[in-house]
Amino acid sequence: MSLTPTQTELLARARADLRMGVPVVLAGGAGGAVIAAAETLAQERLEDLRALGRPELALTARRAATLKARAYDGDLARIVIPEEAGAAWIAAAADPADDLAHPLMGPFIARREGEAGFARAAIALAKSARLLPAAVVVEVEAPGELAHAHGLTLLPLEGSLPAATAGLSEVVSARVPLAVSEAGRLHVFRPEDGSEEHYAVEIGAPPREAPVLARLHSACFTGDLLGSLKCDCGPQLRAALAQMGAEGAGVLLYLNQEGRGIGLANKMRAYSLQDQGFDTVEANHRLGFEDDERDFRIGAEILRAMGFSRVRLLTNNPAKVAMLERCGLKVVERVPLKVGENPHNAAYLATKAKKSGHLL
Ligand SMILES: Nc1nc2c(ncn2[C@@H]2O[C@H](COP(=O)(O)OP(=O)(O)OP(=O)(O)O)[C@@H](O)[C@H]2O)c(=O)[nH]1
Ligand SMILES: [Zn+2]
Repeated sequence: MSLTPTQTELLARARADLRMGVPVVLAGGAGGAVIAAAETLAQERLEDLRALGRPELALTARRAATLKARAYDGDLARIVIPEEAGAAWIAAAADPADDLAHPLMGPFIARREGEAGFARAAIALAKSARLLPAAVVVEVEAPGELAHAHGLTLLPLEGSLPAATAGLSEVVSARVPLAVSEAGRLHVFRPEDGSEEHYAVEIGAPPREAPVLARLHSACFTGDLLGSLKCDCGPQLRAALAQMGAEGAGVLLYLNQEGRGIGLANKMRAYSLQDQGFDTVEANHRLGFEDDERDFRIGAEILRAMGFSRVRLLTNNPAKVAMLERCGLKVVERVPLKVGENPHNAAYLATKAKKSGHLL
């Protein structure tokens, strides 16, 4: 045991820094880079970054496509920040909220030369901090000295960032009698990397050696708690629990991957874009995200930790079945979960069927 933080712990610190608008120093190869999230960057900090070198704006290829910028690095584009551009210019390039109101922003010049590794890591960090996937990146020669001089988090780049699924461990479980079954128990799982906790609701005492009726439910604050009519999450949550109650056994994982893994603030940005006429998939792309940013390995890991290896999975999403199988769990049956369609979410459900392969 060492007092020095591990890379996983430094990652958690870096995420918190970026959310507050504090830059983070990356070190790798012969040099390094100072990065800051586009969404939280203040004007004074941008000026400090300019004093260090030539800042560029890292955007995903998805966002670059909307801005008609070339993504020379494949999955991302490194945009030249004009000298006169301030923090507001950077925020507008990252955030599509005003794209339609100001369609003439740009042209955006993308860099072709140089290394994209720091930009790629910066975007991955911004995503894992549930911020817009855009970051300002300045290459520097002596990252260690710089981080020390300013008290910034120094993150060594080792392999891909952020680390593949952080180990989860169960913190506690307790009995919670539920309306659907008095034999309810809530388990809390905590990832090692300081990210959100996830929950498992166990109904009855499902035998570990038999296939268990299971649901991997992704958090939806608006649908689950507020009764939003824009999606079908609330009715799906309640129907899954009701079926487990009726059968006397089951396990519902409540995965805190709000908005298909982009976080509530970004999901609300997506909702605003949907009010401008874009569908659920197009809205994610305009924000710079993929259609689905969830990591379902977390669900597989929790099921395994609870002793389950075979499931009857409540879902309409074949990708979830495929992913669980890839993670070594046997899906013996897909149990459809068709509830909650209403006039507000009919188009949303149709888009999921057409573009994301959901079964109607
Ligand atoms: N980004 C984004 N997320 C959304 C939107 N509407 C709902 N969500 C989120 O989507 C997640 C639920 O995913 P769904 O695509 O409805 O369903 P699924 O989990 O893939 O499949 P099922 O197992 O059949 O429910 C929840 O995390 C919701 O918060 C939206 O318009 N944009
Ligand atoms: Zn929902």
